[in-house]
Amino acid sequence: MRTGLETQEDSQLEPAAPEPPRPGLVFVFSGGAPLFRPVPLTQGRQVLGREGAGELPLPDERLSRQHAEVCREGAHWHVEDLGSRNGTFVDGEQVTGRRAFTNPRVLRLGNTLALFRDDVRPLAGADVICGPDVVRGPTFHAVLEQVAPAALAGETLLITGESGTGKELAARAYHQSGPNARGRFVAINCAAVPASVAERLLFGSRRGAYSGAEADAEGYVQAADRGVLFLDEVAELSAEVQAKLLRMLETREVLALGASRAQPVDVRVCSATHRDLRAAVAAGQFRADLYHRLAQARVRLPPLRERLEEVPWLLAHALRDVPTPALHATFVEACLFRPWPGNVRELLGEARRAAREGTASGTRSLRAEHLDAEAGLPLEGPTEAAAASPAPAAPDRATLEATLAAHGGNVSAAARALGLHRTQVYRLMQRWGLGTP
Ligand SMILES: Nc1ncnc2c1ncn2[C@@H]1O[C@H](COP(=O)(O)OP(=O)(O)OP(=O)(O)O)[C@@H](O)[C@H]1O
Repeated sequence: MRTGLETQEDSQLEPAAPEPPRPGLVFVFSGGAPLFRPVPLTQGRQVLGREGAGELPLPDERLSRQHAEVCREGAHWHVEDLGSRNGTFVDGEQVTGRRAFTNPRVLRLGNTLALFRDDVRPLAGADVICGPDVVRGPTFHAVLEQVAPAALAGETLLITGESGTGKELAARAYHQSGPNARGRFVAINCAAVPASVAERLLFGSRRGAYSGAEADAEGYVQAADRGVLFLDEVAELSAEVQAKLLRMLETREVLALGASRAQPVDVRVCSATHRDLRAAVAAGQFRADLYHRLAQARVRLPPLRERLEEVPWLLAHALRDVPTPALHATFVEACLFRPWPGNVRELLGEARRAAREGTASGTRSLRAEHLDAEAGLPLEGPTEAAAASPAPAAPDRATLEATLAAHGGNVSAAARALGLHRTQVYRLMQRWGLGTP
């Protein structure tokens, strides 16, 4: 509340009103190659074509000079095809004339793709950097930017994220950027180590410590001395090993099985899990004191579906050393639509498979129909609701073509008529190469 005592200086100190979000598009693919170009809409609109998107030309000869116009009015996006030669598509559906959309995801113009974004300001100045082994998109880069200071400060690091998001790559970056970079990087998958032998594998053993122990054996911890110990799937450690690991972290000493004296070690520890480790602590499955020791710094690697701008770059990265047909926008677009529960690992594997098969069959351009119908989709069985009602039989190709034609190519309407979900229809269209120019 303002008071009569307010001075001019007081009002000058008032915080500036927050800048409103800037809706825009992020161009991610053009003319057969990945691209990263955030383009804010100017005064709410933008004409897109060969000559420009964000004041720079787009390298795609399938674009018309003035191809489409995109504008934002309130919560709605409006997309208008400006009489283009090769068509304008929103989420795989062709737009003729002008149409409004509530939550569109992907815009395809010719052989060019862009993602709709409510606010492109966070992407200003960001870029994608392709190293020999790693693609660093804006999100992955931001994560690595948090990893380096933690490593330098000598903090332990806990990396969380779904399987295949690049947690091991982040752990290797922790090793590379810390003071123990010259030492070894010793990775252990805690889920793969049987509980009965975990203790001796981790901490080593002395001759005679157990029947068959004929010589002293070094454990992973000793092997990582002056280096980094990476505990993958750390949530799976047994209670006994958790206790011993905690002791090692607190004393900086390791006591091998059967040894009477502990040895000093200089080990930096980085851990990873796809599980919610705090929830595991709350459920009494993981020691709280160990959690705090392991998680002095924490980073989360978002799933691939939350960093779609990296998808075209990862595809190009996967295909860079193999003979491969040219990448067509419809293939990349189909990848952008899928949730990829196996994240980067699954995407790279599927891209290589599609390229191999495409090359073997003499395909010149890798298109949506070359993506496996099941790739990138959840593996779970049907939900209870779906199981309760019998699923409608999949139509054959002729029926689908006829239904699409009867509904003027409108996928949603065709899906309703066939009693299917829109995504099922897209999948069938991709399988049979329907609806792609
Ligand atoms: N940004 C990236 N650039 C290039 N390759 C990547 C990238 N992220 C992940 N990969 C590749 O994907 C695969 C999975 O990555 P990684 O093993 O680091 O994931 P993870 O999260 O540790 O998986 P998991 O939890 O299943 O062990 C690896 O082959 C890795 O090289």
